Amino acid sequence: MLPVSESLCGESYEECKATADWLLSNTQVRPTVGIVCGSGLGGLAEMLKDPQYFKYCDIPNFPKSTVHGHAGRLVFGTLKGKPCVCMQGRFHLYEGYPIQKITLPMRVFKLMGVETVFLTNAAGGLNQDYKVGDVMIMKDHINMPGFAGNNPLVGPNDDRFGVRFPCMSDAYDRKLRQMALDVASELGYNDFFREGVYCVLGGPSFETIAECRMLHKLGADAVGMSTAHEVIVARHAGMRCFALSLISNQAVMDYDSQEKANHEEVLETGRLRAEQLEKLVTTMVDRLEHNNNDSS
Ligand SMILES: O=P(O)(O)O[C@H]1O[C@H](CO)[C@@H](O)[C@H]1O
Ligand code: HPA
Repeated sequence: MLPVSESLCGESYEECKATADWLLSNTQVRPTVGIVCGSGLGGLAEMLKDPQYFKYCDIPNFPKSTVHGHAGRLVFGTLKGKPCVCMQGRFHLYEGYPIQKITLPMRVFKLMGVETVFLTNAAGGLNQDYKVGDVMIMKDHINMPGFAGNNPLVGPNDDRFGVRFPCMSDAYDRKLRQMALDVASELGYNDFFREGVYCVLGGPSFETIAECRMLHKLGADAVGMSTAHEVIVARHAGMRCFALSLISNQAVMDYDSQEKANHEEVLETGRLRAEQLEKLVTTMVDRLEHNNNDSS
C-alpha cells in the first residue's frame, strides 16, 4: 500500500477514496457513466435528469476551474435512465496544476463506480480536409508532453488503480467508436463526422505555423490541450474511453493566412454544434450495456 505521504500531488488512493466517499455520501446517484465536457461544450451536463451540482471549490481535494467556458462543477444525475457524473469543466496543464492533479477526477470516477468515460474537447483542425464545425471521433492520441516525461502516471504506481506499464494501443474503445459512427449515420451527421488522431500540447499559447505543420506531418489530425492525460489515467484504472473533438478552428498552416486562433471562436463553435453533440452522446449512453468488458 502506498502511504499518503508518497502521493505527489494529492492523487493517492487514499485521497481519491476520501473524495469519492465524500461525494457518494452527498448524493444518491451511483454513477456508471462519466462525462467530461470540453471548452464551450458544458451544455451536455444540462442533459442530466434530476441534477445535483457540486462546485469544484466545495469538493475535498479537487482543483479549481480557471478557464472561461468551463463552469467548474460536478453534476450527478441520470441520462436516459443511466446514473451519470459529469465534469462541467475540466483542468488543463497550463492552469499550473501538476499533471497528476488535473487527472485526479478520473480516479475519483473509478472509485465511485464509473465504468465508461465520455470525453469531449475543442481542438484545432490540422487535417486539411477538416472544416470548422466537424466532429472528430478520437481513434488515438499523441501525448506530446509525455515525450518529455510529463505523463500523469509518473510517480509511485499504486497497483490498486492499475499496472505500472499500461497498454495504450487500445485507449479509445473500438466498439464505442463503431457505435458512434452508427449513431452519427442514423442521425444524419455523416457530413461532419470524422475519425482521427488528436495531439495534446501543454498550451496555453496556440501553436505557431511551423508547429502546426510539424504536428500534421507527424500524423495528427487535430491539436488541443487536454483529454489525452485524462484518458491515460482512465485506461490505467480500467475504464472504457470514448472521446470526441469538435473542430472549433482551423490550425493556421500557411504564412499567407490572416487567420488567428482565439478562445472566443472556440467557444462560439461549441455553441453551434452543442445540440448535435448532446444528441449523439445521449443516444450512445442510451445504448450502453452495463458491463465493463474491454471490447477493443
Ligand atoms: O480541451 P478543451 O478543454 O476543450 O479546451 C480547448 O480549448 C482551449 C483553447 O481555446 C484549450 O484549453 C483547449 O484544450
Ligand atoms: N490549438 C490548441 N488547442 C485548441 C485549439 C488549437 O487550435 N483550438 C481549440 N483548442
